[in-house]
Amino acid sequence: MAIAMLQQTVGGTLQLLSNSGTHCNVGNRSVRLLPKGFKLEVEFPKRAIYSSGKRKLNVIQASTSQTSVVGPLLAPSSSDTLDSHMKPNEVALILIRHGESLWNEKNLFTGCVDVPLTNKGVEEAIEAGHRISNIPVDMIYTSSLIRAQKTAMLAMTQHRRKKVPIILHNEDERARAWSKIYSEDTIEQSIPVITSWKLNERMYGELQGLNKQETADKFGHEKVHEWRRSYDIPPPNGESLEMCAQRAVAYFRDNIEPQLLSGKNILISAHGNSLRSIIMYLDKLTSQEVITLELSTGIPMLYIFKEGKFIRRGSPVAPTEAGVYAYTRRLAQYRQKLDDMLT
Ligand SMILES: O=C(O)[C@H](O)COP(=O)(O)O
Repeated sequence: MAIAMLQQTVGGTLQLLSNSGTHCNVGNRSVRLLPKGFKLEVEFPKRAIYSSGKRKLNVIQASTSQTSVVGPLLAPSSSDTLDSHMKPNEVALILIRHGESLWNEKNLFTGCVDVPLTNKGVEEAIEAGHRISNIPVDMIYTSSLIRAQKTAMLAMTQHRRKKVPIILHNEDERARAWSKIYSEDTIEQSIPVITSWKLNERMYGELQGLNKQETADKFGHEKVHEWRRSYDIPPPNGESLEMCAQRAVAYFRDNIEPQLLSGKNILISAHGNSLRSIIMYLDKLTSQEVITLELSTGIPMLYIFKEGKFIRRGSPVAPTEAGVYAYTRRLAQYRQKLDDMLT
């Protein structure tokens, strides 16, 4: 385990210079370092705990100097964590494929073309929100495409906790400075939304914009099925599912899994293939098994992350579905707290 040197503190950013090795302890977290010479910037809350001169950090996000440091992520307020001093040993992970888009409706290959939702897609996103309205959400991750971002925002309008999802802008220092929130109370009532192109739909290359049926008529049903559902055969000048997984699953492991480990409940609103690749990782599917995996638009899927394992819990049917809360004690207690707070 490398010992990272505390290089300097600049405002709210602690800069660590990795001297060697691949990991270092920062606070109570093991932070993966990158090759020597990369500068790690670790954002920490103003309320960082100081003891005996050592800076004990509640590491909430680490990144290299090559990627922009995500803005100060918001720790869930104590009212959201049943015991804010103890990290829960189980948290919720919700996955949602975006609601129907205008090109889904036209049966066109969409990929990374930034197409909006249809009215049906809006309704699907709102219905998804009903289904997850009593499940804790502390952070939201989504792609850089509007259909996934809007699905997340619409779903959260139905959440009983009524926290406000806020898209973090950290493209550069100005974006961070100009989107800063200056009220602790308001921060407590917010949910950070982190966007990344790495969660985008697979890039469909020269099929983007083509009609799926016409493409099958032209190239043959078998060939199009191979492009759409094989694991390692890309469409012309596009991404295979394997190539999509290399970015989406890496992003999940490097950015989202550490947040789950730190006790955050996470919602991911993304796309058919970026989510298929993540589910392949969560459920340990083979490249053969993932071929048959299909995701409907706007249907939330619930996982419980417990002791480093992902336990698939199906799709919550409705906020009144008692079954969802029987899955774990903490979910049941969170639901009870909501009932007490909001009745
Ligand atoms: O990008 C698209 O066309 C769809 O969102 C997913 O398409 P697929 O189901 O054909 O992979």
